[in-house]
Amino acid sequence: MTDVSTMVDIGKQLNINFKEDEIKKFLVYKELLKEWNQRINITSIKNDREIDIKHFLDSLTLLNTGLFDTKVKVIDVGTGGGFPGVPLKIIKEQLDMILLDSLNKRIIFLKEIIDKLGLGGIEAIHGRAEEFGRNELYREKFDIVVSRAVAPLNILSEYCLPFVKKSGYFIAMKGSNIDEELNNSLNAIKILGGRVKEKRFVVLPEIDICHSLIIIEKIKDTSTKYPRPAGKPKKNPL
Ligand SMILES: C[S@@+](CC[C@H](N)C(=O)[O-])C[C@H]1O[C@@H](n2cnc3c(N)ncnc32)[C@H](O)[C@@H]1O
Repeated sequence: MTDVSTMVDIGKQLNINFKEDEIKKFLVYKELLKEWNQRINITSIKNDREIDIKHFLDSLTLLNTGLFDTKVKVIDVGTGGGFPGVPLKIIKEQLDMILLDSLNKRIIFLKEIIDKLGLGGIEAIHGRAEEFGRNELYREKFDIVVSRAVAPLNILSEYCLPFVKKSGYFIAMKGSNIDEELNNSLNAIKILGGRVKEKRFVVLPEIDICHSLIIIEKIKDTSTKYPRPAGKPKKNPL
């Protein structure tokens, strides 16, 4: 299916004017996503318009933060089928992007996507956030960490904040009903060296889905106690 009107129309409302080659990349991505999804479980969203809106355009709502306009180093933790990392990379070629997921089948899919879309400066790696967050090649090496639909914010903060450099940002993509989850996470965020900078609401035009972006600034190094070993953050959240 090659109807690009959803991407173009809603894109404009989000201040994104897609170039022709970017639209082509999204079409190839969508076809491969649907094809692979018949063999391995990548996403429950299978309809073209929904993929456009709930995966591609939703990922791109991050662009309005203005934090992705320069050559920053980004890691997408629990990227799954590549969201939000791959759409960001399609539009912002200068980003230095790592896609991390604990399910190897999804990483194999993402390697194919990177290859077929001809993307450079992006790597898909297999592993758990708790392990990579302790690895000195990754720990406190990123300007920005992004994550969508992976875990409640207190657990997610332990997965993500150890990757962020001091003065960098962790952006959690969350639903609209976030107040209680955010309040329950403030202590974890503080322990891990973060401070909530902004809670921003984002409306996806036409379908009126409302999301929030929780932007957390890293103000102190994370104690070497964190992240705790794999499974611990989820079993015993901060
Ligand atoms: C519900 S999916 C969301 C995928 C994608 N971010 C999206 O929004 O469509 C959650 C993903 O996080 C990954 N994941 C969960 N816990 C993880 C961990 N501790 N480290 C790395 N990946 C993890 C899962 O394998 C899964 O692919």
